[in-house]
Amino acid sequence: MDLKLESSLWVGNKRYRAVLTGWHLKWTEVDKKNRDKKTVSVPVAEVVGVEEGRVEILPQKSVEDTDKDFTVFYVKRSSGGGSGGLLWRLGRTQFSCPSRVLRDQWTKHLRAALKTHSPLRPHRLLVFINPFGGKKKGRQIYHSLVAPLFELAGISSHVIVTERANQARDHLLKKDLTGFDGVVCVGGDGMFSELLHGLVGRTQQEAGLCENDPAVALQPCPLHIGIIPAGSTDCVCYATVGVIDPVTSALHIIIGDSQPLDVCSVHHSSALVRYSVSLLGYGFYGDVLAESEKHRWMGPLRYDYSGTMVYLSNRSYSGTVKYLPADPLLSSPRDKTRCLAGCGVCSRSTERLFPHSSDSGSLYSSHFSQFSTDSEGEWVSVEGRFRCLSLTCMSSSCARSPQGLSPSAHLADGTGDLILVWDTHPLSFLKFLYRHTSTQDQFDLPFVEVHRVKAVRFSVPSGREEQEYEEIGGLSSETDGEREHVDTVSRNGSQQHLAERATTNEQKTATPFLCGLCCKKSPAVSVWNCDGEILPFTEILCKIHGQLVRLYARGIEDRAAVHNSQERDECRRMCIPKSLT
Ligand SMILES: Nc1ncnc2c1ncn2[C@@H]1O[C@H](COP(=O)(O)OP(=O)(O)OP(=O)(O)O)[C@@H](O)[C@H]1O
Ligand SMILES: CCCCCCCCCCCCC/C=C/[C@@H](O)[C@H](CO)NC(=O)CCCCC
Ligand SMILES: [Ca+2]
Repeated sequence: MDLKLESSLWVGNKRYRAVLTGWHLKWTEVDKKNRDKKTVSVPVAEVVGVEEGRVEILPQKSVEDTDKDFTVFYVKRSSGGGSGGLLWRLGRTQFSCPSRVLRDQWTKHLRAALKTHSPLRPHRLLVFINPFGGKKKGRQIYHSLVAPLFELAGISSHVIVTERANQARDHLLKKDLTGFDGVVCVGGDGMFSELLHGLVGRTQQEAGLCENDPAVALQPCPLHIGIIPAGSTDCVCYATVGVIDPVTSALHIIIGDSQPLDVCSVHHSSALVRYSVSLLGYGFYGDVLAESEKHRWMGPLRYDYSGTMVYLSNRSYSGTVKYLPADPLLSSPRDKTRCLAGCGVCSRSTERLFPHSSDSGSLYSSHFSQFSTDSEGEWVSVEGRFRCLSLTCMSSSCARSPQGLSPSAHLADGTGDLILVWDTHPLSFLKFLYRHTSTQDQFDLPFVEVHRVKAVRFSVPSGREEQEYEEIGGLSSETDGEREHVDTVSRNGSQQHLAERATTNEQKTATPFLCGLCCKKSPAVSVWNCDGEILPFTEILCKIHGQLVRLYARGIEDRAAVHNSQERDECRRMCIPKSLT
């Protein structure tokens, strides 16, 4: 079918010239003197649905079944959305045709264009709702904001409201998933993590691959993951969409957007422990999580309370970090760029990670040659006392930290950013933490290092791993952070790093910080925070798997680059009840 269609249509009492080309639906008002006015242009890929008659879906679906009218629903960008990405809303325009024949031609052509230009649009979704995540509004959010949109887009969904932790993960590992195009969670990072573990595990089982071996190239998951944010931090949603907004996320799912995501596998003693995408954190972030688990009843506020308590407890930990640097010619965590929708670094990584993707026989085989635990020659090793260590596969931006842990990290480049924060004076550490909340460079501090890496190993001084992690509330009993740089490869500027660190060492005094809080001996080891879960091991090996999963998202849209030419009059904002915002 030739998808091009052009005719004169009415919107309200105004006449428009409407054109459907392969990629866009455009309509331009024609005034009495036949001069063209402003054009509204909607990419076909962003059309949500086409209905016969005059249709509204909110607050309730109503259809006026007239035989010369049709209604188009589409994505409309709104200026809200804070400092991150753009909010998406449902736009709606009702067109009137001179005849029923022309109306049927328009609806038929539009539906055919949708099929051609949006191959990844889901038809059937498996949805898991965590009724207890975040502010406990998951069910409400899904039924009032998301389900009507899925219905409009002709998506059928099988909804499971979870009754226990890990139900979603276990379902994905064991149950029949035939017929589903994607899996959606309504919840926070913990729910996303359940879907991640279920889908990655299932895919490897079916491919006969061993997840325990860090040298194995894991098989990317065939099903897409959608996230309807309803948690406390919602970091994965924020960092891949740019806003925490259920309607925006639902629209990304409906139009079948596709964003690959790097995943880090965490191993201990030759066994897989967990997967991580947003934060693998030891020291401060591990302690905050351990403390916050005791205050779950506080809801999202538990992190602020625990963050303050842990900060005041003024801890640092010894350890050895080894890392396998990524190719510095490809990108750098300090290059001041941002991974935005259509990111060139990530697109080029797709070609590097899957060079023969059109040749199904050799698909993904390149992964096997990428990593070897024996290639110790390339590893860099550092040891000393740290305030915190973090490894993140993406920026990990969230409402608390709009730029994230590593503002220039990439979602899908096959690398992670390793952030080493050496022991320092409490006020210097506060400065580092505070910079996460602003646009100031948190890496431009003498006690902070950031490296783009492919793998990381962490170990503690012998004899310490077995020591139990005690309750928070004490000062470090050890004094200054004696640390040593034992790089096994020479790096530019390492001399300068050493000098800077020496100064930092002197700056740090053994003077107790806020003596009132030194009620207990500080533990010798911290715990690992793995995307909000405490790991049961201290000594770990981590490997980044490039683009292992795909999300219904497109990365953060650059406000400046998106010119929204859609007309305002006919576009209606979805009405969101205040109680859900
Ligand atoms: N029905 C349930 N009962 C108890 N726990 C559940 C249930 N369903 C899911 N969970 C668990 O609850 C944990 C937290 O949920 P979720 O991630 O949705 O919210 P959150 O912790 O408030 O948000 P965030 O992870 O963004 O901080 C998840 O790790 C998940 O395994
Ligand atoms: C003086 C102001 C100091 C403010 C410091 C702000 C620093 C914020 C950095 C936030 C980084 C979030 C990384 C994402 C972590 C998630 O996978 C995880 C699960 O949801 N959340 C936490 O562990 C919750 C962790 C919360 C840590 C505070
Ligand atoms: Ca990455």
